[in-house]
Amino acid sequence: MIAIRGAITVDANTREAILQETEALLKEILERNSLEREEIVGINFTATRDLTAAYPAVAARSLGLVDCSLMCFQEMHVENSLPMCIRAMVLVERQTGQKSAAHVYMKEARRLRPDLASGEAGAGRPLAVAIDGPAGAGKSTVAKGVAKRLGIIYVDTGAMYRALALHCMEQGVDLEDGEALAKALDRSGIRLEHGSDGQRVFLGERDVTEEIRREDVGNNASRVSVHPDVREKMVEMQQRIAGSQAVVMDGRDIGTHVLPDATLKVYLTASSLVRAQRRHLELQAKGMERRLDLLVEEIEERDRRDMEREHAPLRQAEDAVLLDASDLDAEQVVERVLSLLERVEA
Ligand SMILES: O=C(O)C(=O)C[C@]1(C(=O)O)C=C[C@@H](O)C=C1
Repeated sequence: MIAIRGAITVDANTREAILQETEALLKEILERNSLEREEIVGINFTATRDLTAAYPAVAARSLGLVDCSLMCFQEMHVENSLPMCIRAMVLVERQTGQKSAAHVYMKEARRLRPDLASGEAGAGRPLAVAIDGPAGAGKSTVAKGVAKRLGIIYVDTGAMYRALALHCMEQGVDLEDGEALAKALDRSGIRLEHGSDGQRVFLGERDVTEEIRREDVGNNASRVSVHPDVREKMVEMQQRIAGSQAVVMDGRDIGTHVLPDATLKVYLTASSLVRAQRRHLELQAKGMERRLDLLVEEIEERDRRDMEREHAPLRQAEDAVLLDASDLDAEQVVERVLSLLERVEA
């Protein structure tokens, strides 16, 4: 269970103002913590004694929060305290630890907890698990598994590049023109949404989750991702996503570059032989036969390229935990990551 705090001020003691501001506060709490309505067990509201025109609980119900317990109280009156203020404490059935709560203070209520507003000492910073490592170590399977168990979003950075590639292909943007690609990214409306059936990828209002898996889109995604202008913008987007909600993110430079303040950083690796064997099996399943020793060579060559490239080189962050998955299956790795997280949160 975690408890998420929030507060907002109201301009007038009217029903309309109280309901409107309460709704704004709750929406922000839901969004910043990527809350599903079913996760909310209860909400306690307080209002300062000058607010008498409506119960804030009414606003919660109008947002569809009908199954949780709601209760409104009067905030104790303290001389010279902030007037016209509504406070909320949202109780959430989640095992992510209290540090993962993103508390929300809006309008004049930001003054109540300046420590949270400025993000000092990690207070209120959403939980972030960064998983880096070489190709074929099982990062995305593990990242998905961890996100599912924690009930938070998996930021598939690869899917974001694929969505950009699809957008540019459809808009006829030159895939070699970094500047044009970066501009296209600004207009693309790429969004990741965390639904009950896993993560969905959107271009504006259009769900492109399946389409971006096309092979031509995948090939073009690696073309667009080499441009530094594009990478820079993408990293900013990824940082914004992680700044407002709890995430698991995987890649090559998440712990070193994208989320240097992540709650937990894991460097997931496996021997080149084990990674080659996995690739061998994957190819066999597609009816393709490749020599194992050549696959080992290819993987080692790719590691070298990833580590030596100028942009986003693969490197273990100093504060990352090294996890060698050579003798573990995906489920065991997920368990290890969850127990590492419990330890950093304790
Ligand atoms: O967080 C707030 O809303 C505050 O006003 C701060 C504070 C506190 O000092 O911790 C004070 C009164 C509230 O009842 C809850 C918390």
